[in-house]
Amino acid sequence: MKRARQGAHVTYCQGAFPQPSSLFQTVQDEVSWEHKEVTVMGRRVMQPRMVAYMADDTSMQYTYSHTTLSPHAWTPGVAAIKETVEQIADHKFNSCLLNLYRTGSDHLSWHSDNEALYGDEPVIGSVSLGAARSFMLRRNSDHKDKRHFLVGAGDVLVMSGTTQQHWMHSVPKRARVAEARINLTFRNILP
Ligand SMILES: O=C(O)CCC(=O)C(=O)O
Ligand SMILES: [Fe+2]
Repeated sequence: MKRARQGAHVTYCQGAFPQPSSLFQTVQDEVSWEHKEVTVMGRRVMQPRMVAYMADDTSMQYTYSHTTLSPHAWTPGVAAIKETVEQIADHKFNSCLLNLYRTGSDHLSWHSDNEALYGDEPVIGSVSLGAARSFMLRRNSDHKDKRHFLVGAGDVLVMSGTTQQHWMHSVPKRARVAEARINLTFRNILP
């Protein structure tokens, strides 16, 4: 039986993938990346990164910031990564949001993945490939309370428990980073 754990949990597994540069190449090449328009404070703007979405159920669209992503079937490389992340997280996933940060100017603003379709305490398994970038967490009730992870190629970060309820996360701009980074966040959509 699984031990019941209360609170917000982040597990950081460095170097979980031993061949991250070939995985980066595989995922970059096999995924159909999209550059989407989103609504930010009432304005339509281009998202500062490229995205893709995969899921077991390809009929289920994913909508956020008034943008709809149609799910693609699992590509071989992403399917293999999913199996490893499921073992690390001890959790099954049926969908994945992928982000391609082309350079350090691409970024992701503060948010939490608290959509109802993932349930109250989602387990989210996040894989980093390519350039190392900062992954920041900040407590909702005290924005000065922050955690920083330098997520590099082959690292896995698992967020669980009440992390999405009490914390936000972001990937800030890094002017000096010239290389691309790929992130895959595996999630489980509840039936
Ligand atoms: O790129 C990352 O490390 C985070 C991605 C993320 O938070 C998301 O897609 O919701
Ligand atoms: Fe997120």
